[in-house]
Amino acid sequence: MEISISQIEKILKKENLLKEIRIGDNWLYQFPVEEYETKFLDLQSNSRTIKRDTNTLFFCKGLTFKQAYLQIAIDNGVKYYLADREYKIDDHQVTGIIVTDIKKAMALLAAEFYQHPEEKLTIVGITGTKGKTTTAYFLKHILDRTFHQKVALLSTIDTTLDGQNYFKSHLSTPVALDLFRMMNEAVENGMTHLVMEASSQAFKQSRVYGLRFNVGVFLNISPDHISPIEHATFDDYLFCKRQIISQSDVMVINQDSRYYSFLHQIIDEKNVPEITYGRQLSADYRIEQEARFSFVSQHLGQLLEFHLQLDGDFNKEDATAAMAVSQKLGASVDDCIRGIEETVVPGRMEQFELHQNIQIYVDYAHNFDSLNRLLNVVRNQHPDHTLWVVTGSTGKKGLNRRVGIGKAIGNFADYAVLTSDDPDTEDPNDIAKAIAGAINNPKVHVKYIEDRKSAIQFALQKAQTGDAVVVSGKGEDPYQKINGVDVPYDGDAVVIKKLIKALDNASNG
Ligand SMILES: CC(=O)N[C@H]1[C@@H](OP(=O)(O)OP(=O)(O)OC[C@H]2O[C@@H](n3ccc(=O)[nH]c3=O)[C@H](O)[C@@H]2O)O[C@H](CO)[C@@H](O)[C@@H]1O[C@H](C)C(=O)N[C@@H](C)C(=O)N[C@H](CCC(=O)O)C(=O)O
Ligand SMILES: Nc1ncnc2c1ncn2[C@@H]1O[C@H](COP(=O)(O)OP(=O)(O)OP(=O)(O)O)[C@@H](O)[C@H]1O
Repeated sequence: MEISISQIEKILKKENLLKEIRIGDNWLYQFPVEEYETKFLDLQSNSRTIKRDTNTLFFCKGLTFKQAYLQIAIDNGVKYYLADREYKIDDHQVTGIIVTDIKKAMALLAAEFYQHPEEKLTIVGITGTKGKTTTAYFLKHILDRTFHQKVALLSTIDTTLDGQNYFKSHLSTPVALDLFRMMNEAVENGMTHLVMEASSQAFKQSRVYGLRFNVGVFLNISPDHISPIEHATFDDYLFCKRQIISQSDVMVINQDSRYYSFLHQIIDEKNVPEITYGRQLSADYRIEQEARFSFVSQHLGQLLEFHLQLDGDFNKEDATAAMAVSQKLGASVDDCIRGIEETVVPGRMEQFELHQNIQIYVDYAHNFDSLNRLLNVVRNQHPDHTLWVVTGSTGKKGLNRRVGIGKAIGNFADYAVLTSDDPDTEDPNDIAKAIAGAINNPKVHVKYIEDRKSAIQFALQKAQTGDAVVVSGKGEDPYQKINGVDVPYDGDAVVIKKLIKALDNASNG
């Protein structure tokens, strides 16, 4: 892979991103002609991963970027850097390409460098506050059947670029340099389709700038991701999410979502074909006849029965979104039925049983909407028994989640064991106090146990026959983020399996 200076100049000028080219104190608006054919064989934004003998274009990106990183890059042989700020560089052998928006420039240049892998893949982009990963998993299962296992996946949990081997993801949507590199790898591996989550940050940070989605999916929106490092306001959050509309050839959208009529106006104005789903009579894919593990979907007068392993009415919405996308891409009804039936998602609605009649639910719900819906489902299944919730909330981000989690607990739970969930630099006890303060139901018992494993153990030991224990918020995360470091943690499901074994052994004698 490579990109030449003339290609870079052309793209930046076309997009009106180029401010100036700086060599020492000299300002230029075009590169010296003799440099046009200079080619970069690597794009890097991390001074720690520069390959010394490879001609590299170095991106000085991000609020936390320091001039010292650029100096390290230069010491390692970098001769050209791209930035949206001025850096004082004495070395006249080093050229600065100064742009108005580095993140947009990164996305456009990465696409060119990797020879536009996005044009060689059919791409489904999924946005929504909740259900992105679940929908992506349903889609992967269905489309794998239709397109002979040639489906790459970029999800919050896992990434696969060859359709079979998975590795852990760092972000829901990778930064542009990684995203286009991964797409290229998927193409080289023979993949024909890519299912990817498109987080609000992906749009805000221009990680997907210029990318077209063959199908865009808008699942839902509820207040979340408001913090100094995410979105300053809900308005900004919605604005970022709705960018998916102008980047999609077709939109699949939940007609029951908040702001649907607003979003519909934009879809309409932009002339994007729309496919709706939901529980309303007018939805193109209508969910009806819902039972715990099955539902009927009505589409164009055809009634189809679906069975699924995932409990919860919200998962029926995600399955229906996946079916609507899959049919648009050519999947058969049979592929949809079988793909949905076989899908399980790590850390989402996983269920375990203790002493035969204490039901334990592990789920990733960690804001008001998702926890409220989850607890509603569990409460309905255990109307006369104690509902235990073991949960916490993240430090530094999603700050409004604390009040939302407290409200949801107040609506449905009997006993809350508040604990740690990625406290980062905050005191988990302070986070727990904020949650407890929002539980506006005096009948709810509240206990704080900082260590998550001990908190789960407490609930399992205290629960009685018929009770339900919901362990929520971390899903299968194998770490706790503490002071910026991911400290290894077994994961809720593993902790629970070990505790069940120990408690069963103890009760058997
Ligand atoms: C690492 C980090 O914390 N980055 C945050 C930061 O990004 P930024 O671009 O301004 O700065 P940066 O990423 O720190 O970049 C620093 C640069 O210095 C470079 N560096 C660093 C050290 C060094 O020695 N040498 C060096 O060159 C790094 O390689 C990097 O290129 O500031 C941004 C604006 O505030 C944040 O969005 C971004 O959050 C990170 C990426 C993050 O994890 N964000 C989360 C919230 C996120 O994106 N989550 C979504 C899911 C949530 C959703 O649904 O919206 C996701 O897609 O995963
Ligand atoms: N359609 C939905 N509506 C509301 N809640 C949902 C929906 N689908 C899933 N959930 C809940 O949200 C939790 C997270 O689901 P999932 O991981 O699929 O969402 P996500 O959008 O990828 O989340 P995140 O942005 O937090 O990574 C689930 O464990 C479940 O409790």
